Amino acid sequence: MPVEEFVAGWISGALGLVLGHPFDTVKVRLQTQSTYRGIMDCIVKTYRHESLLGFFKGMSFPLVSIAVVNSVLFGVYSNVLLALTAMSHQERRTQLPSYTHVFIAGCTGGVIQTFFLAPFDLIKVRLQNQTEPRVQPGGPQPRYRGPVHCAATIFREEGPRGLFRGAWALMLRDTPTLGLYFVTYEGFCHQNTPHGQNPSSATVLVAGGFAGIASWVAATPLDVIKSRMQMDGLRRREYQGVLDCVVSSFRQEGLRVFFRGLTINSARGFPVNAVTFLSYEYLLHSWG
Ligand SMILES: C[N+](C)(C)CCCC[C@H](N)C(=O)O
Repeated sequence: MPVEEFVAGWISGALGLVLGHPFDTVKVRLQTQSTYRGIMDCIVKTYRHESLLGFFKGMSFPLVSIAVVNSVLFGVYSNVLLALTAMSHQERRTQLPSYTHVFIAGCTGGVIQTFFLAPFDLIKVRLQNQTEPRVQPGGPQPRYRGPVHCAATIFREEGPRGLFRGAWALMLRDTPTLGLYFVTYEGFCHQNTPHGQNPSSATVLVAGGFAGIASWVAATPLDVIKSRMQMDGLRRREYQGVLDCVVSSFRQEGLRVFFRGLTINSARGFPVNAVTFLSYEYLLHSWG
């Protein structure tokens, strides 16, 4: 099982995360809090109340975890595709495997990465939703003092299963959309690269960006549900499950609730995934 795909996925995931975390913080707040009138209102209030650091809340943990998650995602994707097509990463650069195989490999990576992502994503969302300004001595303490304290508090208050709150919604969100993610990437690279050649850096950048946008547009409705399920249980349990959350959200806020954060997901999805795929391809090419 080639290891370099896992390492390249690790490094490229971390680079993409740092670039995209401020976008992600604004998105999570728009999805789970009704105090903001829109993207700009959220950005201005966050900056005024919490300074620039407010946009990077909850990032330290995902910096480690998303690298692991991305490593698992790209490693599983690449190795499932190798098993399905008997083509190495380098061979696939010049000879496109079938879209069905790419989709299956992407969905498989999506299912498996969920088990690693679920606890980390939960902690990230819980920390991102703490809107207190930086703690002043003697001032009000936020509920969670950091990622480890957040994990320990959730474990203590909600039990070990509490760390996987929202995991079903996360799996339903990521499995098909990561299949779409890799199909978009491989297809765009293949369509825009002369036969038998490696895609150029510009092609990889644009293909990665479009893959990020396509997958996030398709994922946003369940992304809203996932974030709400993760925030549920903080006070009293409001939802009995994913379907109850979908029906309840629709009844209370109408169809538009499922597109909260779509703009910011798309704006974030292009640069984050352009950088992720470019660094991934560069690393594999340089180790080739
Ligand atoms: C499957 N879903 C659309 C949720 C994510 C796909 C892109 C994942 C990437 N690491 C990012 O953070 O953008």
